[in-house]
Amino acid sequence: MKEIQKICCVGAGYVGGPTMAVIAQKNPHIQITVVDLNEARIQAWNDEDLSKLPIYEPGLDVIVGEARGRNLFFDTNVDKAIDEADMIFISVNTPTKTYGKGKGMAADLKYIELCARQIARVAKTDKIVVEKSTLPVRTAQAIKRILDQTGNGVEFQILSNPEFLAEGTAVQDLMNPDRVLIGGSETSKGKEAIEALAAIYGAWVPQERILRTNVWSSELSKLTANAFLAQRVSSINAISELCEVSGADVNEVARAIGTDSRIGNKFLKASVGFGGSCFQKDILNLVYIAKSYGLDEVADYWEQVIIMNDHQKRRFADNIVTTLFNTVNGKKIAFLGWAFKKDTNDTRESAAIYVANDLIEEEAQIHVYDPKVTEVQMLSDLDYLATRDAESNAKHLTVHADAYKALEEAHGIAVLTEWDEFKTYDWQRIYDNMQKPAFVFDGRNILDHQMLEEIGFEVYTIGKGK
Ligand SMILES: NC(=O)C1=CN([C@@H]2O[C@H](COP(=O)(O)OP(=O)(O)OC[C@H]3O[C@@H](n4cnc5c(N)ncnc54)[C@H](O)[C@@H]3O)[C@@H](O)[C@H]2O)C=CC1
Ligand SMILES: O=C(O)[C@H]1O[C@H](OP(=O)(O)OP(=O)(O)OC[C@H]2O[C@@H](n3ccc(=O)[nH]c3=O)[C@H](O)[C@@H]2O)[C@H](O)[C@@H](O)[C@@H]1O
Repeated sequence: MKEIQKICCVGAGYVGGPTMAVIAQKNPHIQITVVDLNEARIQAWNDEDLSKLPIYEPGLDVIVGEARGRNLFFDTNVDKAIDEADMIFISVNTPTKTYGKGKGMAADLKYIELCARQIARVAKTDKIVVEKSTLPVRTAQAIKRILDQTGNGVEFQILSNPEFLAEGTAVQDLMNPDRVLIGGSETSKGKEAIEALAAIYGAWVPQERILRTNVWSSELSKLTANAFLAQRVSSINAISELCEVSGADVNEVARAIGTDSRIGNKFLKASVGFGGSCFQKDILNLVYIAKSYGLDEVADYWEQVIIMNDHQKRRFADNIVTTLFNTVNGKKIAFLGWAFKKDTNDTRESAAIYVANDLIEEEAQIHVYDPKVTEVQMLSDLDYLATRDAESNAKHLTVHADAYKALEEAHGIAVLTEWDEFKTYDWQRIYDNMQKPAFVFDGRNILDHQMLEEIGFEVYTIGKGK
């Protein structure tokens, strides 16, 4: 088996950056170049000040600091890195299509195709091409056709190696993965390619956790894993609404069912709704694939996970309006958190965006504090929804660098992200400086509700009736 000496990773995003940093740290003998068209992003990856890396992940700065310049490089010269590499990871974005056939459902594979065509054009020696991006089942076939039919006669092996890291815990997940999945062709060359990739992970992952499958199983397993995880969140969120009307407490229900080892206790935290770049996108993609095979019942089944999630976000905003005496017009609603989960600066599909949008429709003034998300990002998230023009969004959204300033004089506080620091605030001081009655809507169930009620707050919790 040929030993891999040089790797190129196309796409320096949330997956490409951290994944390659860990592979580089664990395989100092392999030279890894992460390339991207986005010059600003590459510049940030190369910033001497490690606090300026383009994505925030606990522990990532240390790993990048160790490997960068030794065997880890970030560059904009895509052709050169492809040309020199034995193995090329495709880690570009695969968003939901916003136009044409499959609009709003199918994965947009234009970046993948561009990448494949570029590899075909540049490659002068045999390459192993690894799908790291999350892709519809059977995409490898399309990639292979492009590579074989537009290439320079060199041989390509296509592997599927989906990534299961979660943001906020990316480094931990990469260091100690539950499993690494490698799908490849069952030919002898295919098996050789699988083993070449397995050897790279083998530098730190025990062999029994490296699963080998055929390409289609690997591609479909990634969509399925995200669908199952999201389904658990929607399931507990559906029960949370029932708890609110029936007097049950969703935390107690989650604990009671989670201790059943067949159910397990993870991903049972009721919330204002799941966000993130992938759950919705991947389920929509699964729904689209099922529909395109004529499997309407399968498609409807999975689509319900999204319908429930949209409902959960909407009813959180509705509850704020109803509780604040049926109007939030001109009122200050303070948001704690904007990121889709704690310990990340990523806001893609964050519930906060949708809740803010609904409240702005009701003419509320939204004041936000998030420890990692910038004002530019928040405004661009709202503008992306295209509900109103940018000027109106800016008029309704004020971003604060100091949480206490965001909360001052507020009519209501909504917790949208579960950042740990929110629990440590001086809630008496916050109460003293708020409008009365002082309402808290805890969309993450993280605050000490008893303490808040003793202070005088009126607390609304997901999954616990009044
Ligand atoms: N964000 C996450 O936590 C996870 C994401 N995934 C999947 O990984 C893939 C990548 O996701 P992210 O890293 O979050 O996306 P991202 O948007 O953060 O990064 C993708 C990068 O690819 C670059 N790019 C696009 N086309 C290019 C081209 N032709 N040449 C060079 N660079 C190009 C973009 O400029 C961008 O910087 C997606 O398929 C996603 O579903 C999988 C597991 C976890
Ligand atoms: O393909 C991907 O992009 C990744 O998607 C998720 O990771 P991520 O979206 O980063 O974060 P999660 O921890 O899964 O959280 C997703 C959303 O669900 C919410 N959530 C999660 C768990 C829970 O119990 N309740 C809940 O509301 C989170 O707050 C967040 O908004 C998966 O967990 C990863 O395995 C996968 O690789």
